[in-house]
Amino acid sequence: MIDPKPTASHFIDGAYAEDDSGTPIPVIYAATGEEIARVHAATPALADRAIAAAKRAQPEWAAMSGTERGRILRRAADMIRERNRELSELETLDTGKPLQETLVADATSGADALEYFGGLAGALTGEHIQLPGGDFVYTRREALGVCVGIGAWNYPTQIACWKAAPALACGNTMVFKPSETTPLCALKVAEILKEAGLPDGVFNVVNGAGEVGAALVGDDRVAKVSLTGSVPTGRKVYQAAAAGMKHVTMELGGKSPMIVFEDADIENAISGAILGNFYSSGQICSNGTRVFVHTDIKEAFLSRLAERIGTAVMGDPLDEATNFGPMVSEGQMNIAMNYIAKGVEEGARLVAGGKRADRGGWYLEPTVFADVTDDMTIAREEIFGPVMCVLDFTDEDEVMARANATEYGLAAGVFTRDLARAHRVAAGFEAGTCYINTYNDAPVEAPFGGVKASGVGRENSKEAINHYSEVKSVYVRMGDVEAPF
Ligand SMILES: NC(=O)C1=CN([C@@H]2O[C@H](COP(=O)(O)OP(=O)(O)OC[C@H]3O[C@@H](n4cnc5c(N)ncnc54)[C@H](O)[C@@H]3O)[C@@H](O)[C@H]2O)C=CC1
Repeated sequence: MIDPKPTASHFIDGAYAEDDSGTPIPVIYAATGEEIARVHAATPALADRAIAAAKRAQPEWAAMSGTERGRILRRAADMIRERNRELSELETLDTGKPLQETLVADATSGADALEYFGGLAGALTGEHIQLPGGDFVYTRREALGVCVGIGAWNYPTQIACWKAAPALACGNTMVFKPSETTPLCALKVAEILKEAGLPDGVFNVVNGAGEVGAALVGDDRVAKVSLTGSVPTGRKVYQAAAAGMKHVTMELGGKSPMIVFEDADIENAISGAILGNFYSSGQICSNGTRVFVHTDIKEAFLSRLAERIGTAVMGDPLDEATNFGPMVSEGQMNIAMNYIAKGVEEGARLVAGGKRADRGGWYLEPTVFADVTDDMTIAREEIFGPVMCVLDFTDEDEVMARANATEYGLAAGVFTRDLARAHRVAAGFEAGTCYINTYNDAPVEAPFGGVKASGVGRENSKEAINHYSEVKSVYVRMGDVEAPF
């Protein structure tokens, strides 16, 4: 079993770094409420050192060939896969998510990103554009410089890799700040990248809360900020980045719709609803938390859903038989419990769960509300916990209008056997990431991100390259230059 205590609180310029005058940050294991490790927030001097290291290392890193950069990223991907068990245990201790999940969805997803962008790094090229008279333009795809990555607490290993891999593949360097709730995993990513041959200063991790993030975002040496977090934090960070005219990627929250038509395969639709509401105890930004079910199949859907929820195995996250773990923190559990109370108060029908589990740690039962209406608080606000809202509908046009009537636009899903309807509905969704007859798959090859208040830019896929590089265009004249005088 891995010892969760990190060597030190930060990883700067190729080595662990510590200054215990920074504010202490206890790491609480969500399954028991016990403190399992402690780090200190970065002091301004440490944050400055991290940016200085990233700034110094960047030109040399960008000057390497893409193939050489990619080789290091791919080596790190292999090392992560070899150490998957140990990294998954750490992810479980950091977040409380069951080992059954972390073994397949966290370090492995990070390794996928490093492998994919490592493979792309050598293939990044500009264009040649022929013009009349033999003149031509060529473009160079150039790195942005120092990038800041800021993470949420639900996927600490994956978020660090999803941001670092495309950034580094393009020749940028990065200072990454994990969420203060889960400070451990990104340090391991930095350690492995170093062992894989990454030059010092190319990937740095500084821990701390919002003020450390704000200091990084406000620094003049930083060219780009990529945030995974809530919409209110996104607004603040976007605004601060705008002051310095910095590039941004914003991966924010959602209240995504999932529509189940009367011709859907009900068993698959229920699986999608379970994945989209209860995986990671509901703490996933793209969750389909507004499940619109056609009235013809509503009662069948609800009774089979309740039956399947009854087979969930809530328990010790380190026991691989457990498939439903605690919430990340007491605070997050209380937020979700307040929403459950609001749901009851506003007249929704509780059909499963609704209570804190009778055991230590921050466990909340998988909860389903039926007869939810669009105006209820639980149907409008992101809960970020294991709370599913089931809403009724009868007509496609009506349900599409209701599905899109939200400030969010991260994800959306549809279950139907009617092909034409499936594609029509996907085209009509105001969301960046859509699913047909499935929910929440996030392969590295596919763009991921939101529209409206859910975000700006895309992570993963070739799209991410455009968000971590800039195109320079170079005009070449082959003849004389004509001037008016
Ligand atoms: N779209 C996506 O890809 C994902 C979005 N999320 C969203 O994240 C939220 C949950 O995560 P939390 O950690 O509670 O979000 P949060 O918004 O509270 O914090 C996110 C990160 O921003 C940092 N931060 C806070 N204030 C800052 C400031 N003024 N300047 C710079 N950095 C600052 C925090 O320290 C943390 O590292 C949910 O709303 C969820 O929807 C979570 C996972 C994925």
